[in-house]
Formats: sequence, structure tokens, C-alpha cells
Amino acid sequence: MLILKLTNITKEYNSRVILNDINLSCKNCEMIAIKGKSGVGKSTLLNIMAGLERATSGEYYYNEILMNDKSINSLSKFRQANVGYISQHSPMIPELTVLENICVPVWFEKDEEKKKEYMQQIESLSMLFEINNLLDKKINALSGGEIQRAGIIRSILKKPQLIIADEPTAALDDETALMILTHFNFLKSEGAIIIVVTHNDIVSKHCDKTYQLSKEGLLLIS
Ligand SMILES: Nc1ncnc2c1ncn2[C@@H]1O[C@H](COP(=O)(O)OP(=O)(O)OP(=O)(O)O)[C@@H](O)[C@H]1O
Repeated sequence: MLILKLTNITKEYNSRVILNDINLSCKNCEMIAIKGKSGVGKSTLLNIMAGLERATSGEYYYNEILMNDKSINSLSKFRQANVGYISQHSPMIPELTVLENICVPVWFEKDEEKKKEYMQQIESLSMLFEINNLLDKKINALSGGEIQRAGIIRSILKKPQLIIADEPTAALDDETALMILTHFNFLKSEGAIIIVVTHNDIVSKHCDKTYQLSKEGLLLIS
């Protein structure tokens, strides 16, 4: 079984405590929501779990491997192999088309079979998320919600084990958000761990557990 475990995690920036004594355990086929006030440290926590930042103290185990003392190079390999990171504002290259932007992770793949598999994923996900008719347009021609859906496809096309999503439905209407959540549920049933930061009750209702992040720590609220 795949387990993500945080024990007594703290994070400080310039001696300012952002996260204090954070404990969390989740396993594959689980989707959890994290809520909390602006500035409380939700993105910082996601960054630690994604291997983008190191905690100041405490232990982060992913699949029984201690991530704290990994080198920057190893963390980067961990991310490439395991993590699909969905951010609020997916960075896109404006000079490229939607398809070219989505294809960025495919550039680095040397295995031709895998490349083919990723391209098939892009085709089916863009149909599912209803942006298939926009793939040859320049990114600037898309709405915020369309760009967000393109960013989600790019983050999940390699079927990552760990999906970390920071407000993945912020730019989406409820109906489109539900479409994304239905797919997240499918990925969960296939074995992924999904961790979502959200202010949207529709999203948290689709999660197995909801946590509240505050200065007191991370509390299970439902
Ligand atoms: N690299 C950094 N250096 C210094 N301070 C930082 C850094 N990154 C984040 N912070 C600070 O840490 C605090 C938590 O930021 P974070 O982005 O994690 O909060 P958040 O809960 O995700 O907020 P929001 O909901 O507004 O996105 C903020 O006060 C922020 O200014």
C-alpha cells in the first residue's frame, strides 16, 4: 500500500513559523481536502508534499521513503516520477498552442511507446474536459477556465500516483468542476492519492476527508 505520512512538520521562512506541528497520513485510493484561511500555509504544505520545498523540521515519508534529507536532484526525480501538481494558475508559454503547452511533459520522454500513450491520454482527456476543439489555438485565446483545464490535463497525463491540486476548480463553474471531480474520483479508484486545497464545498464534499489548516495545526473536520 502507498502511504504519505507527515509527522510533526514545521516550516519557517526567515525564522517566521508558517507551519507548526503538522501531522497527516493518507493512502492510495484516498482523496482529501485541505481548507484554511488565506496565508495560513496551505500552498507551503502542498509544496512540501510535492517535494518542491523541504520542511524545517519533522518527517515526511512517501512510500516509506524519508523525503527530508533527499537532495534537490532526488526530489526533482521524485516529482517527475510520482507527482502531478495542479496549480491555481498553470504556467503556460504564450507563444505555443494549447496542445504544445499540454505536451511539455512529453518532450522529455524518450520511450516511444510511452509517448504514444501520453498522446492518447491528451486526446481522451481533452475530449472529456471539452477543450478538444481548442488544441490548435494560442493559449492567449482561451478563457481562464479553459486554461485551467489544459493545465489539469498536463499535470495528470502521465497518471501520477500523487496528485497535488491547489484550488483546481477556482476558475471553473460548478458543472465543469464536477466533471473534473468525477475524473479525480476515477484516478483515485485507480490507486492515486489526491490532495486538494479548496475553498469550494462542492469539492470537499467529494473528498473522503476534509482537514482545516490553522495556526493550531491540521485538524480533521469531516
Ligand atoms: N518563499 C517564501 N518566503 C517567505 N515567505 C513565504 C514564502 N512562501 C510563502 N511565504 C509566506 O508564508 C505564508 C503562507 O503562504 P501560503 O502561500 O502557503 O499560504 P496559503 O494558505 O496558500 O494562502 P492563499 O490561500 O492566500 O493562497 C504567507 O504569509 C506567505 O507570505
